[in-house]
Amino acid sequence: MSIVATNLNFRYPGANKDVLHGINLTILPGTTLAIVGLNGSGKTTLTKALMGLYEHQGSLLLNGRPITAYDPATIHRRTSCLFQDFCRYSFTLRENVGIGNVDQMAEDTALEIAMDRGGALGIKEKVGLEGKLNRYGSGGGEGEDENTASLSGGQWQRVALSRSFMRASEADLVIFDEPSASLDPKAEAQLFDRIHALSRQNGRRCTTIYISHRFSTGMKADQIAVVEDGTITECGPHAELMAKAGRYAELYNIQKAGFEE
Ligand SMILES: Nc1ncnc2c1ncn2[C@@H]1O[C@H](COP(=O)(O)OP(=O)(O)OP(=O)(O)O)[C@@H](O)[C@H]1O
Repeated sequence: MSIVATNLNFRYPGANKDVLHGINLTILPGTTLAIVGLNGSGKTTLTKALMGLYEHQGSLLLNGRPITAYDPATIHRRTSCLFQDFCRYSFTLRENVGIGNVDQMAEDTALEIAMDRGGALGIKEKVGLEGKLNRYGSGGGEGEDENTASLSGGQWQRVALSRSFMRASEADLVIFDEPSASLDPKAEAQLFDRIHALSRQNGRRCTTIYISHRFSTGMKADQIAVVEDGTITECGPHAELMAKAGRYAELYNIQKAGFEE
């Protein structure tokens, strides 16, 4: 899917100023875009605007057509997303993952492929596809029976990632908002290899957008957009942005220095 935003603005209802302003961005089909920036700069809002969740001002074209010309159900069907506040359902592992693509919920192979990509196969081995998950954590919760498995934050993230990968196999646009926040370093590296592979697999033209605070992962994206105070101040591949010695290079070097200390 191609995405072209021209002078895109967005304001949350009731707010007294635009949270996104003057957004100009071109994402080619089959490429990856990493979004970086400080807390509260507008990264999540930008990804939600790009997938048509918000009524914006300015032009937003998906595959050359205004997003408003599409039936929202069509965009929903062709998009897979994982946001930071993903749901933890007090359902079985099959249901928690399969809900990403209900048509394939009964297909064990499809579930296993998604769980392999999302890093949840170990959880499947422990609790089984029909094992019930406890959204209240180890303390249990009102109305919960005792035979439910309690997962750690990172394990829940793996379940949610697997849910996204269930859908990603058919999507033209895949969005991940801080997908590795609770993952250990090994799982994080594996995840980003899979995310980068999404756009390139089987000759598909799937477009992948992800938000990451980790510059070592974002640098592998085809383009990196730096969001500051609601607008994109720099955009391009890692080498180009480093050569520019601007804001991206500054943030990258701050993070790198933190590792070298
Ligand atoms: N539903 C909302 N209603 C009103 N304002 C909001 C809403 N969601 C976010 N905002 C505001 O919009 C601004 C951008 O928020 P957003 O979540 O897009 O930033 P972010 O860059 O993704 O932040 P973080 O890195 O902390 O996740 C913030 O000032 C935030 O307070």
